[in-house]
Amino acid sequence: MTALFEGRDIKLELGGREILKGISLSVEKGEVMGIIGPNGAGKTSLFEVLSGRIFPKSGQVTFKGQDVTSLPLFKRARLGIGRTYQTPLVPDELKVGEVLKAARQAYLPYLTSHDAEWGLDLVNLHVDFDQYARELETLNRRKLLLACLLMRRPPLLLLDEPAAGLINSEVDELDHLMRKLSKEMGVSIIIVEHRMELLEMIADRVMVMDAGEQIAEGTLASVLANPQVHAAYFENVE
Ligand SMILES: Nc1ncnc2c1ncn2[C@@H]1O[C@H](COP(=O)(O)OP(=O)(O)OP(=O)(O)O)[C@@H](O)[C@H]1O
Repeated sequence: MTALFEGRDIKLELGGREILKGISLSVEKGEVMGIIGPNGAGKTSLFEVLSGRIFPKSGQVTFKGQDVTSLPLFKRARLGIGRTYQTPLVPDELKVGEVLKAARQAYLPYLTSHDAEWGLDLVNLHVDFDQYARELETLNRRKLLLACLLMRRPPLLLLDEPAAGLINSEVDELDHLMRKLSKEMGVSIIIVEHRMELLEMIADRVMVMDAGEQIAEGTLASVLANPQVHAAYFENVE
């Protein structure tokens, strides 16, 4: 079976340093893959390459069998690769309704307000459209940005630390949403996340990175029991 999304032997250099040293990964439809690793392991850099914000020195990225390695972020987004960032930045001067409208009209085909309502219902966000987006709490800002992505029904989501800055009850809500997206709607998810309790609930597989390398892959329990993984975390604790 061909994977929905695949990265093969990705190598990246930044500022003369090898940041990614040959990373390979793939996800099937509806699968959730977690990526963990100590600070500086290269997780975000990998997302930059997978989403098309930066291009690798070598390696290949394919989506639905198409080579997308040289496509920039906006073209990959249009193909259905949605990405979120560690910090949920929303446009400062726009109200919630204006953010949704901008997302609906970001590119053709323009979506209807029903699509936006559908996205908001999915993420369970019910706020005043006349409120400035910057005034929303962290979870609601994340939800708004997710709704903007989800209204386009992307088959793949790349989520960079979606639980950062959330309290436990909010993480539970995120867990519920991720499971609905993957298991009921067949959305594939690659998620970088430090909150193990979230990965434990949602990740089918976890890949561990350390210093630009892939050091383990398997269930969360199996990788956490791996001495090399333990050493990577332990050696990085200050
Ligand atoms: N533009 C850049 N130029 C040079 N080095 C960079 C650049 N961006 C990131 N790096 C380096 O690449 C390495 C990997 O960083 P990256 O942010 O991808 O790690 P990470 O695993 O996401 O870390 P964290 O968990 O702290 O977010 C780090 O050593 C970082 O200093």
